[in-house]
Amino acid sequence: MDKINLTLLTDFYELTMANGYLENGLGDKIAYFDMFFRKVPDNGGFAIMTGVEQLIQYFKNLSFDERDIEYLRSKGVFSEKFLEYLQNFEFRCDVWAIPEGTPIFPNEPVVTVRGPVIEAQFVETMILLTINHQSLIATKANRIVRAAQGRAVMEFGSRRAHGYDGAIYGARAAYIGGCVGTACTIAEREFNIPAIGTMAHSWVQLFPSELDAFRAYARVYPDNCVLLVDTYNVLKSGIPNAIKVFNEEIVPKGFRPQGIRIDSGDITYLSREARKALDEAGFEDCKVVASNSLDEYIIRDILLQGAEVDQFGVGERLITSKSEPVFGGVYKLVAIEENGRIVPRIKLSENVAKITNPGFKQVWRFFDKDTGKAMADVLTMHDEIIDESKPYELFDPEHTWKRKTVRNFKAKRLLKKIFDKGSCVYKCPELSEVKHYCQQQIETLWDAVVRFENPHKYFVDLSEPLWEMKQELLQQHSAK
Ligand SMILES: Nc1ncnc2c1ncn2[C@@H]1O[C@H](COP(=O)(O)OP(=O)(O)OP(=O)(O)O)[C@@H](O)[C@H]1O
Ligand SMILES: O=P(O)(O)OC[C@H]1O[C@H](OP(=O)(O)OP(=O)(O)O)[C@H](O)[C@@H]1O
Ligand SMILES: O=C(O)c1cccnc1
Repeated sequence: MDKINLTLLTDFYELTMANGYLENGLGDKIAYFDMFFRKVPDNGGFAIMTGVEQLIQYFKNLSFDERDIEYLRSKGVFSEKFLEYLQNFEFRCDVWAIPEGTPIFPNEPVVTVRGPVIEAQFVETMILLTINHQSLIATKANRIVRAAQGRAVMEFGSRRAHGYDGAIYGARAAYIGGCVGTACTIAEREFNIPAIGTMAHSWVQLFPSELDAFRAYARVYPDNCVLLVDTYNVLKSGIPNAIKVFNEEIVPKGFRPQGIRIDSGDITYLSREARKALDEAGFEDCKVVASNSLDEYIIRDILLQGAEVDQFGVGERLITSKSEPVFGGVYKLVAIEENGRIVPRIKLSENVAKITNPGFKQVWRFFDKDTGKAMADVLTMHDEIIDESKPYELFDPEHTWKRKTVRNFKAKRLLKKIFDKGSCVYKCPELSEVKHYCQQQIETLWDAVVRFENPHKYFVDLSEPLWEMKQELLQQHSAK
Protein backbone atom coordinates (compact mmCIF):
# COMPACT_ATOMS: atom_id res chain seq x y z
CA MET A 1 0.00 0.00 0.00
CA ASP A 2 1.10 3.58 -0.49
CA LYS A 3 2.91 4.61 2.62
CA ILE A 4 1.30 7.22 4.82
CA ASN A 5 3.32 8.41 7.77
CA LEU A 6 1.39 7.14 10.77
CA THR A 7 4.04 8.01 13.34
CA LEU A 8 1.78 10.60 14.99
CA LEU A 9 -1.07 8.14 15.18
CA THR A 10 -0.49 7.91 18.89
CA ASP A 11 -2.41 9.13 21.91
CA PHE A 12 -1.21 12.57 22.88
CA TYR A 13 -0.35 11.41 26.38
CA GLU A 14 2.27 9.06 24.94
CA LEU A 15 4.07 12.18 23.71
CA THR A 16 3.66 14.21 26.87
CA MET A 17 4.90 11.25 28.93
CA ALA A 18 7.81 10.74 26.52
CA ASN A 19 8.81 14.39 26.85
CA GLY A 20 8.49 14.03 30.62
CA TYR A 21 10.61 10.85 30.73
CA LEU A 22 13.35 12.66 28.84
CA GLU A 23 13.15 15.70 31.15
CA ASN A 24 13.44 13.33 34.13
CA GLY A 25 16.47 11.58 32.70
CA LEU A 26 14.45 8.39 32.17
CA GLY A 27 14.51 8.32 28.37
CA ASP A 28 16.69 5.22 28.23
CA LYS A 29 15.09 3.41 31.12
CA ILE A 30 14.25 -0.07 29.89
CA ALA A 31 10.63 -1.09 30.28
CA TYR A 32 8.54 -4.14 29.33
CA PHE A 33 4.95 -3.88 28.18
CA ASP A 34 2.44 -6.63 27.41
CA MET A 35 -0.60 -6.43 25.20
CA PHE A 36 -3.34 -8.80 26.30
CA PHE A 37 -7.14 -8.92 26.17
CA ARG A 38 -9.62 -9.82 28.87
CA LYS A 39 -12.68 -11.32 27.23
CA VAL A 40 -13.44 -13.17 24.02
CA PRO A 41 -16.06 -11.26 21.99
CA ASP A 42 -19.56 -12.77 21.71
CA ASN A 43 -18.77 -14.98 24.74
CA GLY A 44 -16.75 -17.20 22.44
CA GLY A 45 -14.21 -19.70 23.66
CA PHE A 46 -11.19 -18.29 21.81
CA ALA A 47 -10.02 -15.41 19.63
CA ILE A 48 -7.66 -15.36 16.65
CA MET A 49 -4.42 -13.40 16.68
CA THR A 50 -4.28 -11.15 13.59
CA GLY A 51 -2.52 -7.97 12.49
CA VAL A 52 1.15 -8.78 13.14
CA GLU A 53 2.21 -8.02 9.56
CA GLN A 54 0.75 -4.50 9.74
CA LEU A 55 2.39 -4.00 13.13
CA ILE A 56 5.74 -4.90 11.63
CA GLN A 57 5.21 -2.38 8.83
CA TYR A 58 4.36 0.26 11.40
CA PHE A 59 7.54 -0.39 13.42
CA LYS A 60 9.63 -0.32 10.25
CA ASN A 61 8.20 3.03 9.15
CA LEU A 62 8.37 4.85 12.46
CA SER A 63 10.01 8.21 11.93
CA PHE A 64 9.12 11.83 12.59
CA ASP A 65 9.26 14.04 9.50
CA GLU A 66 9.68 17.81 9.39
CA ARG A 67 5.94 18.39 9.39
CA ASP A 68 5.49 16.25 12.51
CA ILE A 69 8.25 18.12 14.32
CA GLU A 70 6.94 21.55 13.31
CA TYR A 71 3.47 20.60 14.44
CA LEU A 72 4.74 19.33 17.79
CA ARG A 73 6.84 22.49 18.26
CA SER A 74 3.72 24.58 17.62
CA LYS A 75 2.02 22.96 20.62
CA GLY A 76 4.47 24.81 22.85
CA VAL A 77 4.65 21.99 25.42
CA PHE A 78 7.61 19.97 24.23
CA SER A 79 11.26 20.81 24.96
CA GLU A 80 13.70 21.43 22.09
CA LYS A 81 15.73 18.54 23.47
CA PHE A 82 12.72 16.25 23.03
CA LEU A 83 12.03 17.55 19.50
CA GLU A 84 15.65 16.92 18.60
CA TYR A 85 15.36 13.42 20.07
CA LEU A 86 12.29 12.80 17.89
CA GLN A 87 14.08 14.12 14.82
CA ASN A 88 16.78 11.48 15.29
CA PHE A 89 14.31 8.84 16.45
CA GLU A 90 15.20 5.25 15.73
CA PHE A 91 13.11 2.34 16.94
CA ARG A 92 15.35 0.21 19.18
CA CYS A 93 12.88 -2.10 20.91
CA ASP A 94 12.73 -5.88 21.08
CA VAL A 95 9.27 -7.16 20.23
CA TRP A 96 7.67 -10.58 20.62
CA ALA A 97 4.29 -11.52 19.17
CA ILE A 98 2.10 -14.58 18.85
CA PRO A 99 1.97 -15.46 15.12
CA GLU A 100 -1.07 -14.54 13.11
CA GLY A 101 -3.76 -17.18 12.89
CA THR A 102 -3.03 -18.60 16.36
CA PRO A 103 -6.01 -19.06 18.70
CA ILE A 104 -5.46 -16.77 21.69
CA PHE A 105 -7.06 -16.56 25.11
CA PRO A 106 -7.76 -13.89 27.72
CA ASN A 107 -4.96 -12.65 29.97
CA GLU A 108 -2.02 -14.01 28.04
CA PRO A 109 0.49 -11.63 26.44
CA VAL A 110 -0.01 -11.61 22.69
CA VAL A 111 2.60 -8.88 22.12
CA THR A 112 5.50 -7.99 24.42
CA VAL A 113 7.69 -4.94 23.89
CA ARG A 114 11.01 -4.37 25.64
CA GLY A 115 12.96 -1.19 25.14
CA PRO A 116 13.62 2.38 26.19
CA VAL A 117 10.44 3.42 27.95
CA ILE A 118 9.90 6.41 25.64
CA GLU A 119 9.68 4.10 22.63
CA ALA A 120 7.99 1.13 24.22
CA GLN A 121 5.27 3.40 25.61
CA PHE A 122 4.91 5.44 22.44
CA VAL A 123 3.86 2.48 20.26
CA GLU A 124 0.93 1.51 22.49
CA THR A 125 -1.81 3.13 20.42
CA MET A 126 -0.89 1.51 17.12
CA ILE A 127 -0.20 -1.90 18.65
CA LEU A 128 -3.62 -1.89 20.24
CA LEU A 129 -5.57 -0.53 17.32
CA THR A 130 -3.93 -2.88 14.83
CA ILE A 131 -4.24 -6.08 16.81
CA ASN A 132 -7.60 -5.16 18.35
CA HIS A 133 -9.19 -4.48 14.98
CA GLN A 134 -7.93 -7.40 12.97
CA SER A 135 -8.23 -9.95 15.78
CA LEU A 136 -11.82 -8.83 16.35
CA ILE A 137 -12.76 -9.27 12.70
CA ALA A 138 -10.89 -12.55 12.23
CA THR A 139 -12.58 -13.93 15.35
CA LYS A 140 -16.02 -12.79 14.14
CA ALA A 141 -15.43 -14.10 10.61
CA ASN A 142 -14.42 -17.46 12.01
CA ARG A 143 -17.65 -17.69 14.02
CA ILE A 144 -19.62 -16.99 10.85
CA VAL A 145 -17.59 -19.49 8.83
CA ARG A 146 -18.11 -22.16 11.50
CA ALA A 147 -21.85 -21.49 11.51
CA ALA A 148 -21.88 -22.05 7.74
CA GLN A 149 -20.63 -25.63 8.31
CA GLY A 150 -18.38 -25.95 5.31
CA ARG A 151 -20.35 -23.70 2.97
CA ALA A 152 -18.33 -20.86 1.47
CA VAL A 153 -18.61 -17.45 3.14
CA MET A 154 -17.78 -14.39 1.03
CA GLU A 155 -16.95 -11.14 2.76
CA PHE A 156 -19.19 -8.34 1.35
CA GLY A 157 -18.60 -5.65 3.98
CA SER A 158 -16.49 -2.84 2.47
CA ARG A 159 -19.39 -0.46 1.91
CA ARG A 160 -20.41 -0.66 5.56
CA ALA A 161 -16.94 -0.80 7.06
CA HIS A 162 -15.76 1.86 9.48
CA GLY A 163 -13.45 3.66 7.08
CA TYR A 164 -11.24 2.45 4.27
CA ASP A 165 -8.68 0.67 6.40
CA GLY A 166 -11.56 -0.97 8.26
CA ALA A 167 -12.56 -2.40 4.88
CA ILE A 168 -9.11 -3.43 3.66
CA TYR A 169 -7.68 -4.85 6.87
CA GLY A 170 -11.12 -6.21 7.71
CA ALA A 171 -11.05 -8.16 4.44
CA ARG A 172 -7.59 -9.43 5.35
CA ALA A 173 -8.69 -10.53 8.82
CA ALA A 174 -11.87 -12.13 7.46
CA TYR A 175 -9.80 -14.17 5.02
CA ILE A 176 -7.53 -15.41 7.82
CA GLY A 177 -10.67 -16.25 9.79
CA GLY A 178 -11.90 -18.49 6.98
CA CYS A 179 -13.79 -16.44 4.37
CA VAL A 180 -13.11 -17.68 0.84
CA GLY A 181 -12.78 -14.24 -0.69
CA THR A 182 -13.88 -10.64 -0.55
CA ALA A 183 -15.81 -8.07 -2.54
CA CYS A 184 -12.99 -5.62 -1.64
CA THR A 185 -11.02 -5.47 -4.89
CA ILE A 186 -7.96 -3.70 -3.52
CA ALA A 187 -7.56 -6.54 -1.01
CA GLU A 188 -6.72 -8.87 -3.88
CA ARG A 189 -4.15 -6.49 -5.33
CA GLU A 190 -2.55 -5.98 -1.92
CA PHE A 191 -2.93 -9.35 -0.24
CA ASN A 192 -3.90 -11.84 -2.93
CA ILE A 193 -7.28 -12.44 -1.34
CA PRO A 194 -9.62 -13.63 -4.13
CA ALA A 195 -11.87 -10.72 -5.20
CA ILE A 196 -15.30 -12.16 -5.95
CA GLY A 197 -18.91 -11.09 -6.31
CA THR A 198 -22.24 -11.24 -8.08
CA MET A 199 -24.35 -8.26 -9.23
CA ALA A 200 -26.32 -5.39 -7.67
CA HIS A 201 -30.05 -4.64 -7.77
CA SER A 202 -29.18 -1.57 -9.84
CA TRP A 203 -28.12 -3.87 -12.72
CA VAL A 204 -31.57 -5.46 -12.76
CA GLN A 205 -33.32 -2.11 -12.35
CA LEU A 206 -31.39 -0.45 -15.16
CA PHE A 207 -32.86 -2.65 -17.89
CA PRO A 208 -36.47 -2.48 -19.12
CA SER A 209 -37.15 -5.89 -17.59
CA GLU A 210 -35.54 -8.46 -15.30
CA LEU A 211 -35.31 -10.84 -18.25
CA ASP A 212 -33.40 -8.25 -20.30
CA ALA A 213 -31.07 -7.64 -17.37
CA PHE A 214 -30.33 -11.36 -16.88
CA ARG A 215 -29.79 -11.88 -20.63
CA ALA A 216 -27.40 -8.96 -20.85
CA TYR A 217 -25.35 -10.25 -17.93
CA ALA A 218 -25.27 -13.84 -19.16
CA ARG A 219 -24.04 -12.70 -22.59
CA VAL A 220 -21.06 -10.95 -21.04
CA TYR A 221 -20.28 -13.57 -18.39
CA PRO A 222 -21.60 -16.92 -19.65
CA ASP A 223 -18.91 -18.83 -17.77
CA ASN A 224 -19.42 -17.08 -14.42
CA CYS A 225 -23.03 -16.12 -14.14
CA VAL A 226 -24.68 -15.57 -10.75
CA LEU A 227 -28.04 -13.80 -11.08
CA LEU A 228 -29.66 -11.73 -8.34
CA VAL A 229 -33.24 -12.96 -8.28
CA ASP A 230 -35.01 -10.87 -5.64
CA THR A 231 -35.40 -7.43 -7.23
CA TYR A 232 -39.10 -7.99 -8.05
CA ASN A 233 -40.30 -11.40 -6.90
CA VAL A 234 -38.02 -14.36 -6.27
CA LEU A 235 -40.44 -17.18 -7.04
CA LYS A 236 -42.73 -15.56 -9.59
CA SER A 237 -40.11 -13.83 -11.74
CA GLY A 238 -36.52 -14.08 -10.48
CA ILE A 239 -36.11 -17.86 -10.59
CA PRO A 240 -38.18 -18.50 -13.74
CA ASN A 241 -36.33 -15.73 -15.59
CA ALA A 242 -32.96 -17.03 -14.40
CA ILE A 243 -33.77 -20.55 -15.61
CA LYS A 244 -34.92 -19.20 -18.97
CA VAL A 245 -31.70 -17.25 -19.44
CA PHE A 246 -29.53 -20.17 -18.29
CA ASN A 247 -31.18 -22.30 -20.99
CA GLU A 248 -30.98 -19.66 -23.68
CA GLU A 249 -27.62 -18.01 -23.09
CA ILE A 250 -25.43 -20.32 -21.06
CA VAL A 251 -26.08 -23.98 -21.78
CA PRO A 252 -25.91 -23.55 -25.60
CA LYS A 253 -22.45 -22.00 -25.17
CA GLY A 254 -21.26 -25.09 -23.33
CA PHE A 255 -21.20 -23.52 -19.85
CA ARG A 256 -23.06 -24.23 -16.63
CA PRO A 257 -24.85 -21.51 -14.65
CA GLN A 258 -22.93 -20.70 -11.48
CA GLY A 259 -25.72 -19.54 -9.21
CA ILE A 260 -28.56 -17.34 -8.11
CA ARG A 261 -28.48 -14.92 -5.18
CA ILE A 262 -31.35 -14.24 -2.78
CA ASP A 263 -30.99 -11.00 -0.80
CA SER A 264 -34.35 -10.54 0.95
CA GLY A 265 -37.34 -12.36 2.34
CA ASP A 266 -37.42 -15.66 4.22
CA ILE A 267 -34.15 -17.26 3.15
CA THR A 268 -35.15 -20.73 4.31
CA TYR A 269 -38.37 -20.82 2.36
CA LEU A 270 -37.04 -19.07 -0.73
CA SER A 271 -33.85 -21.11 -0.92
CA ARG A 272 -35.78 -24.37 -0.69
CA GLU A 273 -38.19 -23.32 -3.41
CA ALA A 274 -35.31 -22.05 -5.54
CA ARG A 275 -33.45 -25.34 -5.10
CA LYS A 276 -36.50 -27.30 -6.15
CA ALA A 277 -37.05 -25.20 -9.27
CA LEU A 278 -33.38 -25.30 -10.29
CA ASP A 279 -33.20 -29.07 -9.78
CA GLU A 280 -36.34 -29.60 -11.81
CA ALA A 281 -34.81 -27.53 -14.60
CA GLY A 282 -31.71 -29.74 -14.57
CA PHE A 283 -29.46 -27.26 -12.78
CA GLU A 284 -28.60 -29.34 -9.71
CA ASP A 285 -25.09 -27.87 -9.80
CA CYS A 286 -26.30 -24.26 -9.78
CA LYS A 287 -25.49 -22.74 -6.39
CA VAL A 288 -27.91 -20.87 -4.17
CA VAL A 289 -26.23 -17.84 -2.62
CA ALA A 290 -27.84 -15.97 0.28
CA SER A 291 -27.12 -12.53 1.69
CA ASN A 292 -28.93 -9.82 3.70
CA SER A 293 -27.69 -8.79 7.13
CA LEU A 294 -26.47 -12.27 7.94
CA ASP A 295 -24.36 -13.29 10.90
CA GLU A 296 -23.49 -16.54 12.66
CA TYR A 297 -26.79 -16.64 14.54
CA ILE A 298 -29.01 -16.21 11.47
CA ILE A 299 -26.89 -18.62 9.44
CA ARG A 300 -27.11 -21.24 12.17
CA ASP A 301 -30.88 -20.72 12.42
CA ILE A 302 -31.65 -20.92 8.73
CA LEU A 303 -29.52 -24.05 8.36
CA LEU A 304 -31.35 -25.61 11.30
CA GLN A 305 -34.61 -24.69 9.56
CA GLY A 306 -33.43 -26.64 6.50
CA ALA A 307 -32.37 -23.79 4.20
CA GLU A 308 -30.80 -24.98 0.94
CA VAL A 309 -28.01 -22.44 0.72
CA ASP A 310 -24.60 -23.28 -0.75
CA GLN A 311 -22.80 -19.98 -0.20
CA PHE A 312 -23.23 -16.95 2.01
CA GLY A 313 -22.35 -13.31 1.36
CA VAL A 314 -21.84 -11.51 4.66
CA GLY A 315 -21.18 -7.80 5.02
CA GLU A 316 -22.10 -5.35 7.74
CA ARG A 317 -22.34 -7.67 10.73
CA LEU A 318 -18.97 -9.22 9.93
CA ILE A 319 -16.94 -6.17 8.96
CA THR A 320 -18.09 -4.20 12.02
CA SER A 321 -18.37 -7.21 14.34
CA LYS A 322 -21.77 -5.72 15.06
CA SER A 323 -22.79 -7.92 17.99
CA GLU A 324 -19.62 -7.04 19.90
CA PRO A 325 -17.56 -4.34 18.26
CA VAL A 326 -14.75 -3.97 20.83
CA PHE A 327 -11.91 -6.44 21.23
CA GLY A 328 -10.66 -4.72 24.35
CA GLY A 329 -6.93 -5.48 24.17
CA VAL A 330 -4.87 -3.41 26.62
CA TYR A 331 -1.18 -2.57 26.99
CA LYS A 332 0.35 -2.67 30.46
CA LEU A 333 3.77 -2.10 31.92
CA VAL A 334 4.94 -5.40 33.42
CA ALA A 335 8.62 -4.85 34.27
CA ILE A 336 11.53 -2.45 34.19
CA GLU A 337 15.28 -3.05 34.24
CA GLU A 338 17.50 -1.88 37.05
CA ASN A 339 21.24 -2.36 36.61
CA GLY A 340 20.50 -4.94 33.93
CA ARG A 341 18.18 -6.88 36.24
CA ILE A 342 14.51 -7.39 35.34
CA VAL A 343 12.26 -6.00 38.07
CA PRO A 344 8.59 -6.98 37.72
CA ARG A 345 5.83 -4.42 38.10
CA ILE A 346 2.17 -5.08 38.82
CA LYS A 347 -1.04 -3.10 38.34
CA LEU A 348 -3.46 -3.67 41.19
CA SER A 349 -7.23 -3.57 40.99
CA GLU A 350 -10.20 -4.15 43.29
CA ASN A 351 -11.30 -6.50 40.56
CA VAL A 352 -9.04 -9.56 40.91
CA ALA A 353 -9.39 -10.38 37.21
CA LYS A 354 -7.91 -6.98 36.39
CA ILE A 355 -4.68 -7.46 38.38
CA THR A 356 -1.95 -7.77 35.77
CA ASN A 357 0.46 -10.68 35.41
CA PRO A 358 3.83 -9.10 36.18
CA GLY A 359 7.24 -9.77 34.67
CA PHE A 360 8.87 -10.63 31.37
CA LYS A 361 7.02 -13.74 30.29
CA GLN A 362 6.66 -16.50 27.73
CA VAL A 363 3.40 -18.21 26.77
CA TRP A 364 3.50 -21.98 26.36
CA ARG A 365 0.81 -24.11 24.79
CA PHE A 366 0.58 -27.67 26.02
CA PHE A 367 -0.56 -30.24 23.47
CA ASP A 368 -1.54 -33.79 24.33
CA LYS A 369 0.85 -35.99 22.35
CA ASP A 370 -1.79 -38.71 21.83
CA THR A 371 -4.67 -36.57 20.61
CA GLY A 372 -2.76 -33.51 19.35
CA LYS A 373 -5.28 -31.39 21.26
CA ALA A 374 -4.36 -28.22 23.14
CA MET A 375 -4.74 -28.80 26.88
CA ALA A 376 -3.84 -25.45 28.42
CA ASP A 377 -1.61 -22.41 28.08
CA VAL A 378 0.90 -21.62 30.79
CA LEU A 379 2.54 -18.24 31.35
CA THR A 380 6.08 -18.60 32.63
CA MET A 381 9.04 -16.34 33.33
CA HIS A 382 10.63 -15.64 29.96
CA ASP A 383 13.68 -17.83 30.57
CA GLU A 384 11.88 -20.76 32.19
CA ILE A 385 12.30 -24.09 30.45
CA ILE A 386 9.55 -26.67 30.35
CA ASP A 387 10.94 -30.17 30.33
CA GLU A 388 8.63 -32.33 28.24
CA SER A 389 10.24 -35.52 29.55
CA LYS A 390 8.92 -34.87 33.08
CA PRO A 391 5.35 -34.66 34.39
CA TYR A 392 4.16 -31.06 34.72
CA GLU A 393 1.69 -29.85 37.30
CA LEU A 394 -0.88 -27.37 36.00
CA PHE A 395 -2.85 -25.40 38.57
CA ASP A 396 -5.54 -22.76 38.52
CA PRO A 397 -3.90 -19.48 39.57
CA GLU A 398 -7.03 -18.31 41.41
CA HIS A 399 -8.11 -21.60 42.94
CA THR A 400 -4.73 -23.16 43.50
CA TRP A 401 -6.10 -26.41 44.95
CA LYS A 402 -7.34 -27.26 41.46
CA ARG A 403 -4.35 -29.14 40.11
CA LYS A 404 -3.67 -31.58 37.34
CA THR A 405 -0.46 -33.37 36.44
CA VAL A 406 0.07 -33.80 32.73
CA ARG A 407 2.37 -36.29 31.06
CA ASN A 408 3.09 -37.15 27.47
CA PHE A 409 2.71 -33.56 26.31
CA LYS A 410 4.39 -31.25 23.83
CA ALA A 411 4.95 -27.68 25.06
CA LYS A 412 5.28 -24.98 22.39
CA ARG A 413 6.43 -21.42 22.97
CA LEU A 414 3.88 -19.05 21.42
CA LEU A 415 5.63 -15.67 21.64
CA LYS A 416 8.11 -15.32 18.77
CA LYS A 417 10.68 -12.58 18.54
CA ILE A 418 9.78 -10.24 15.67
CA PHE A 419 12.14 -7.30 16.38
CA ASP A 420 15.61 -7.34 17.87
CA LYS A 421 16.84 -3.91 18.98
CA GLY A 422 14.68 -2.29 16.35
CA SER A 423 15.53 -4.67 13.48
CA CYS A 424 12.91 -6.97 12.09
CA VAL A 425 13.95 -10.61 12.60
CA TYR A 426 10.73 -12.26 11.50
CA LYS A 427 9.51 -13.19 8.04
CA CYS A 428 5.76 -13.00 7.78
CA PRO A 429 4.25 -16.09 6.16
CA GLU A 430 2.11 -15.77 3.03
CA LEU A 431 -1.50 -14.94 3.85
CA SER A 432 -2.70 -18.27 2.46
CA GLU A 433 -0.33 -20.03 4.87
CA VAL A 434 -1.66 -17.96 7.77
CA LYS A 435 -5.22 -18.90 6.81
CA HIS A 436 -4.29 -22.58 6.64
CA TYR A 437 -2.36 -22.42 9.91
CA CYS A 438 -5.34 -20.76 11.59
CA GLN A 439 -7.68 -23.54 10.51
CA GLN A 440 -5.18 -26.17 11.60
CA GLN A 441 -4.68 -24.58 15.02
CA ILE A 442 -8.42 -24.28 15.64
CA GLU A 443 -8.61 -28.01 14.99
CA THR A 444 -6.28 -28.54 17.97
CA LEU A 445 -8.96 -27.06 20.27
CA TRP A 446 -11.52 -29.36 21.84
CA ASP A 447 -15.07 -28.97 20.47
CA ALA A 448 -16.12 -27.82 23.93
CA VAL A 449 -13.85 -24.76 23.60
CA VAL A 450 -15.00 -24.00 20.05
CA ARG A 451 -18.79 -24.28 20.53
CA PHE A 452 -20.93 -21.13 20.48
CA GLU A 453 -22.99 -21.57 23.64
CA ASN A 454 -21.21 -21.55 26.99
CA PRO A 455 -17.89 -22.75 25.66
CA HIS A 456 -15.60 -24.53 28.04
CA LYS A 457 -13.11 -22.11 29.60
CA TYR A 458 -9.67 -22.92 28.25
CA PHE A 459 -7.03 -22.82 30.99
CA VAL A 460 -4.49 -20.03 31.01
CA ASP A 461 -2.34 -20.88 34.02
CA LEU A 462 0.77 -19.44 35.63
CA SER A 463 3.90 -21.47 36.28
CA GLU A 464 4.86 -21.96 39.92
CA PRO A 465 7.76 -19.42 39.76
CA LEU A 466 5.57 -16.80 38.05
CA TRP A 467 2.68 -17.38 40.46
CA GLU A 468 5.03 -17.02 43.45
CA MET A 469 6.55 -13.85 42.07
CA LYS A 470 3.06 -12.40 41.59
CA GLN A 471 2.06 -13.31 45.17
CA GLU A 472 5.23 -11.72 46.48
CA LEU A 473 4.48 -8.48 44.65
CA LEU A 474 0.89 -8.52 45.91
CA GLN A 475 2.14 -9.02 49.47
CA GLN A 476 4.72 -6.24 49.13
CA HIS A 477 2.00 -3.87 47.96
CA SER A 478 -0.45 -4.84 50.68
CA ALA A 479 2.33 -4.39 53.28
CA LYS A 480 2.86 -0.86 51.97
N1 LIG B 1 -35.67 -17.98 7.75
C1 LIG B 1 -35.08 -17.00 8.43
N2 LIG B 1 -34.86 -17.12 9.75
C2 LIG B 1 -34.28 -16.15 10.45
N3 LIG B 1 -33.86 -15.00 9.92
C3 LIG B 1 -34.05 -14.81 8.61
C4 LIG B 1 -34.65 -15.79 7.80
N4 LIG B 1 -34.69 -15.32 6.55
C5 LIG B 1 -34.15 -14.10 6.56
N5 LIG B 1 -33.74 -13.78 7.79
C6 LIG B 1 -33.08 -12.56 8.26
O1 LIG B 1 -34.09 -11.67 8.67
C7 LIG B 1 -33.70 -10.33 8.42
C8 LIG B 1 -34.78 -9.71 7.54
O2 LIG B 1 -34.38 -8.48 7.13
P1 LIG B 1 -35.33 -7.33 6.59
O3 LIG B 1 -36.25 -6.86 7.64
O4 LIG B 1 -34.42 -6.36 5.97
O5 LIG B 1 -36.23 -8.08 5.53
P2 LIG B 1 -36.03 -8.13 4.01
O6 LIG B 1 -36.65 -9.40 3.59
O7 LIG B 1 -34.62 -7.92 3.63
O8 LIG B 1 -36.89 -6.92 3.52
P3 LIG B 1 -36.67 -6.00 2.24
O9 LIG B 1 -37.51 -6.60 1.21
O10 LIG B 1 -37.12 -4.68 2.73
O11 LIG B 1 -35.20 -6.01 1.90
C9 LIG B 1 -32.35 -10.39 7.77
O12 LIG B 1 -31.33 -10.20 8.75
C10 LIG B 1 -32.28 -11.80 7.23
O13 LIG B 1 -30.96 -12.31 7.13
O1 LIG C 1 -26.35 -7.16 4.27
P1 LIG C 1 -24.86 -7.36 4.33
O2 LIG C 1 -24.48 -8.51 5.19
O3 LIG C 1 -24.13 -6.09 4.66
O4 LIG C 1 -24.38 -7.84 2.86
C1 LIG C 1 -24.07 -6.98 1.82
C2 LIG C 1 -25.30 -6.29 1.32
O5 LIG C 1 -24.86 -5.28 0.45
C3 LIG C 1 -25.66 -5.28 -0.69
O6 LIG C 1 -26.82 -4.53 -0.48
P2 LIG C 1 -26.97 -3.02 -0.92
O7 LIG C 1 -28.36 -2.66 -0.58
O8 LIG C 1 -25.89 -2.16 -0.35
O9 LIG C 1 -26.74 -3.05 -2.49
P3 LIG C 1 -27.57 -3.79 -3.60
O10 LIG C 1 -28.47 -2.77 -4.17
O11 LIG C 1 -26.59 -4.30 -4.55
O12 LIG C 1 -28.32 -4.88 -2.92
C4 LIG C 1 -26.00 -6.75 -0.88
O13 LIG C 1 -27.08 -6.94 -1.72
C5 LIG C 1 -26.21 -7.23 0.52
O14 LIG C 1 -27.54 -7.09 0.93
O1 LIG D 1 -20.89 -9.07 -5.21
C1 LIG D 1 -21.88 -8.99 -4.50
O2 LIG D 1 -22.88 -9.70 -4.65
C2 LIG D 1 -21.91 -7.96 -3.40
C3 LIG D 1 -20.85 -7.14 -3.18
C4 LIG D 1 -20.90 -6.22 -2.17
C5 LIG D 1 -21.99 -6.13 -1.40
N1 LIG D 1 -23.04 -6.93 -1.62
C6 LIG D 1 -23.00 -7.85 -2.61
